[in-house]
Amino acid sequence: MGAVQQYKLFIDGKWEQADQTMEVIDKFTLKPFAAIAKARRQHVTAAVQSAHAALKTPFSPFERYKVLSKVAQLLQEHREDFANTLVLEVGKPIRESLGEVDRAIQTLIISAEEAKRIHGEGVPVEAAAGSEKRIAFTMRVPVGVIAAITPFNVPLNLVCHKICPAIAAGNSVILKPSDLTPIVSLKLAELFSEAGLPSGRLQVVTGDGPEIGTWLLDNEQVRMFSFTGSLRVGQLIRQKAGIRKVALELGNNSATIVHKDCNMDQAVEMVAVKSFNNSGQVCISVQRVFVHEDIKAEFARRLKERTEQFVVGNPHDKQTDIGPMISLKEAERVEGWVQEAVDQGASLISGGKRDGALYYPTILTDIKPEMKVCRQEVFGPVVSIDTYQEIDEVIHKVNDSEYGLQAGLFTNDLAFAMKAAKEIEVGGLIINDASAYRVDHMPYGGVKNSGTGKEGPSYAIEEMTEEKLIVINL
Ligand SMILES: NC(=O)C1=CN([C@@H]2O[C@H](COP(=O)(O)OP(=O)(O)OC[C@H]3O[C@@H](n4cnc5c(N)ncnc54)[C@H](O)[C@@H]3O)[C@@H](O)[C@H]2O)C=CC1
Ligand SMILES: O=C(O)[C@H](O)CS(=O)(=O)O
Repeated sequence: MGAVQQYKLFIDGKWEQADQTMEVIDKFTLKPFAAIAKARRQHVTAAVQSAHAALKTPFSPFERYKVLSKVAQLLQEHREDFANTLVLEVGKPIRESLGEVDRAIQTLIISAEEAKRIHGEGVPVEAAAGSEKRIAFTMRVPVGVIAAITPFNVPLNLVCHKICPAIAAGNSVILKPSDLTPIVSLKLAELFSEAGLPSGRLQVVTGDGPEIGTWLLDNEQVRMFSFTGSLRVGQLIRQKAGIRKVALELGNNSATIVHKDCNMDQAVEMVAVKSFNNSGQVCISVQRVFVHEDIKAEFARRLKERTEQFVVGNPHDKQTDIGPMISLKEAERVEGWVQEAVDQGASLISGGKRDGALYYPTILTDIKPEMKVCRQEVFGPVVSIDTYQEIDEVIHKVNDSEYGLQAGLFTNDLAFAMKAAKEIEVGGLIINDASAYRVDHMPYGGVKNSGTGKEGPSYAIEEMTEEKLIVINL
């Protein structure tokens, strides 16, 4: 086994050790490959103070643009190293890991560009009687200190979706990455430092999630929480943040409809790939497929055939499509949910097999909506197939969920597509693709228990700035 590399906290532009550490596990070998510092309350307090103090030093939009552009260039130069780190800490196959690095570069570039476009608007106050001699306009000003709390599954690009718009908008950020996958965040902080980001504009505090979360929530100098993760933690942050700003990207049990008039080749390919990539640990991953009764048998047969072509195994191997889940415990949880569904009458038509933390891509039919694999978020490589006859019926089935992030619909019927656009309760409906479509400049965020607020740099900048009105009495 290679040496276990030690990582420190990044506070006020410097690397700081803590008296305790936590191991980071290689998700394929299940052996430690790195250790991170476990922050204490005083580290978090120092990080917030440094972030707050940094706001007093001017940092112009053009300077922010230059720093973010430089980090994009540095990340391009370190592309392989970052991808290999993702393979180790997430267990994400190398091809997909390279794809995540490429998307993170885009998120940096888009945020850099957006830094130059932040603007207010004219407000025609002179149109009101008695205000004829006044003019007014708005400005967008930074919120201040933002806490960014991120999940394990896409630890580079989802971190970029928080810290890049925050910096572009002139804020200071305290990043608390997932303790399961913190290393790319620490490496990214090195790149920001090399690119000349002023001290205090970015801090990375690693350690215990609930502890650091509590210390950040207790500190009133933190003016906004931007969180991606589970509904449980999102609700807790919402409750404790009080009147401070909160943006929440939470879970989903994403639906995709396959209508009888669709392009079957396209539907099979997209559903197969987008149910199982990153071992289904993507919150827009296809989980519930609704197939028109007339084509169900053919769709299920072809989805099974395509799914069984995926190579499951070592994420370092270029041939691998599906690597391990984030932990043995999570793979065992998914195994238990599938077994419970089968015990309750579901039919297993593919997969259902576990080998350590590897869980094979699994397809269930004959499901009931109350089964955990349908009702709750699986966050694993499991898809269930249900059927429908009528359009109203399937819209009702899709909406029968506490979540509403994104959904997919395969159809060539424009009237159905437009009805679905109006009636399906989601933040995004993807027509002629599965639910798991995201490019990094689009607005991304959910309704219902999938959260509040939008990501995508220009949308996140809206969330991360306040609109201030200026009125001049001439
Ligand atoms: N809507 C979206 O864009 C996405 C949503 N997710 C959701 O995230 C979940 C999986 O990710 P996990 O990392 O397991 O989620 P999680 O909610 O367990 O953890 C997310 C982050 O919150 C931290 N945390 C844990 N307890 C905390 C507390 N009491 N206070 C403050 N922070 C705390 C964790 O350390 C981690 O950094 C799934 O439910 C998934 O749907 C994941 C990716 C994207
Ligand atoms: O929701 C997620 O898990 C991610 O945002 C999806 S993506 O950005 O990796 O496409």
